Amino acid sequence: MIKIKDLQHHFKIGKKGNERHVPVLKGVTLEVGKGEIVAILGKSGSGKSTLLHILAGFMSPETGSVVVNGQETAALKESQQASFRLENFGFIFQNFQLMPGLSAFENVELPLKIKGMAEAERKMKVQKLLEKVGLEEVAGHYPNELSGGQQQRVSIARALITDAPIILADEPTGSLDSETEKDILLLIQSLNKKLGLTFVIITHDEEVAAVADRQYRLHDGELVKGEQRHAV
Ligand SMILES: Nc1ncnc2c1ncn2[C@@H]1O[C@H](COP(=O)(O)OP(=O)(O)OP(=O)(O)O)[C@@H](O)[C@H]1O
Repeated sequence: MIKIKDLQHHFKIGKKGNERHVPVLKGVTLEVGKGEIVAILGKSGSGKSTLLHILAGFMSPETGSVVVNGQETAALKESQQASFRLENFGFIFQNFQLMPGLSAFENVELPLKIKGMAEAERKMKVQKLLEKVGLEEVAGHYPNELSGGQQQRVSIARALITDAPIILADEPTGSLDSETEKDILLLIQSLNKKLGLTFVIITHDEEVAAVADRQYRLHDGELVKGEQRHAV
C-alpha cells in the first residue's frame, strides 16, 4: 500500500550565501501494508512531520521514492496531485483543523462537496458516518460548541468520509486529556479493524504508539524499528 524507499531530505537554514544544510531524513525506508497501523515515534525536531509531508505529497524528497497504491507520487503531474491525495489519504491533525463557521455535519460534508457528490447522497453518507463515530446528537453543533474529543471525532469522520484507504494522523491525541485520548485510540483501533483502514500515526507519545502493529523511531534521520505491542 505504501512503499517509501531511501528518502533523504535536508533543509537550508540561514541567510543566502551563509546557509547551513541540516539533514533531516538520511535514507528512510518503510513499507506499510493494507490494514496496518504503523506508528512513527520521535522527539520534537526529529523529522516526523517532514516524513509525513513527503508521504502525503505536500513536499518532494531530494532523493528516494514514495509509492502509494502502486503510484510513484513524484511522477504525478501537479494537476493530478490534489485528486490523488483526496482519493488516497485522509488526514487527522493534533489541533483538529475544523472550519469554525461550519457545523460538525457541514465539516464532515465538505470533502464530498468538493468532490461534487449530489446533495441527497452526501447527506445520507455523512449521517451514517456521524452515527458510526458517535456524533449524531451533536451534528448541528459548531466546533466551539464541542469538546476536544468530539472535535477530534468530527475530524476523524471528515478524514473517513471520502473512503480514502490511508489515514495519516499527526499527533492525533496531542491536544486531549488522557481519558479522551483513550477513547480516540479505541476509535482508531475499531475503525482499523472494522473498515480495514491503514493508519500511519506520528507521535512522541508511547501510549499512542502502543496501538500500532509496528512502531518505528526516527532518530538522527534514520528509522529504527521499535517494540511491538497491541494494547491501548
Ligand atoms: N521549512 C523548513 N525550513 C527549515 N528547516 C525546517 C523546515 N521545516 C522543518 N525544519 C527543521 O527540520 C527538522 C525536522 O522538523 P519536523 O517538523 O519534521 O520535526 P518533528 O519531528 O515533526 O517535530 P515536532 O514533533 O516538534 O513537530 C527540525 O530541525 C526543523 O527545525
